[in-house]
Amino acid sequence: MASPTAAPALRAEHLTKHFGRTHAVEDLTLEVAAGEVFGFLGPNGAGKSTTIRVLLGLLRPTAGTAWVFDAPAADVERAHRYLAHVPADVALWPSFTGQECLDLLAGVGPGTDLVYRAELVERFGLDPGKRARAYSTGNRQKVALVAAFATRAPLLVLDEPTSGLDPLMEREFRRCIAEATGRGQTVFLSSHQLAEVEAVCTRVGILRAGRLVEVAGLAELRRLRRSEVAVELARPQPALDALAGLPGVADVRWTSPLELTLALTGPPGPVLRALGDADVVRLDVREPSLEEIFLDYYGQAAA
Ligand SMILES: Nc1ncnc2c1ncn2[C@@H]1O[C@H](COP(=O)(O)OP(=O)(O)OP(=O)(O)O)[C@@H](O)[C@H]1O
Repeated sequence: MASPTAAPALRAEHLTKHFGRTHAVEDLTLEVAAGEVFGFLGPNGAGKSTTIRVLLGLLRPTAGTAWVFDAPAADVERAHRYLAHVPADVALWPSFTGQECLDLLAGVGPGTDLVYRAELVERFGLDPGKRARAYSTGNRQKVALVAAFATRAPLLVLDEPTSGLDPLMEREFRRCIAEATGRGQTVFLSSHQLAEVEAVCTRVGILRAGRLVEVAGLAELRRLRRSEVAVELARPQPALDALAGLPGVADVRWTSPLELTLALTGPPGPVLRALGDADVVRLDVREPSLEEIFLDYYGQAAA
């Protein structure tokens, strides 16, 4: 679905939410462009759900403002015409069947593609005749996901939507994200599953103690972080000890007389020039995974 206005799908300016002395969200400024899949990451208690609840108009910010396309987030009636939402803890009406829940959710949302919804019920292996009280956590999550993906809402806000899904369903979820972006929908995804974020998101924002500490594309994040370089030589090269003095190089380690590893930040030119004269038989450069990038941020938090 094309975006309804030229405005970004989500915009927060100096968004702040305090609960008494707890500063859950502090001065958060962020824009998510229409058509993006944006990953919203952070450790437990970082403020992700609070931010989402403010964006959904479920909480009033202490300060700052937020918009969903051209609608102020606080104008719930307008903002919710643009979005579908999957909460972290899906609560359904216990005496309704899955089908009845789906129909009810379709009635309050911005319009549903019923043919696609029936396809998703199949793909997620959902038994729509069962009463919601008998659903497992994962199955409740599937009902909410099917309801959200089947809408043509230009913005999907998903708060840890796959925490209860098994790997097969996780794969289905990733297909649904691809299909949603294919239709031009924007996705705002809060998740602890870093492999999932790595697979589906174009940009990520990292939240720590209520503050946005980084917003970047995945490629950009990797460039900022250290790559691991492994070198295998045909014969010993003691001169390569000098690698340790090159810009961006750290942790030079000989793992055997013919093998060394090092960590590299920034352009590889100086290292490549130094290796040019050595008899290199193998060179591996491994970019950090999102998980490693993350652990770096968490590590700093603990320091
Ligand atoms: N209604 C509330 N009253 C008081 N404190 C709250 C309330 N809701 C959240 N908090 C606090 O605000 C902070 C941020 O919580 P939030 O649930 O937004 O984090 P989160 O990043 O979503 O965490 P998680 O990954 O564990 O879901 C926490 O310190 C939490 O205890």
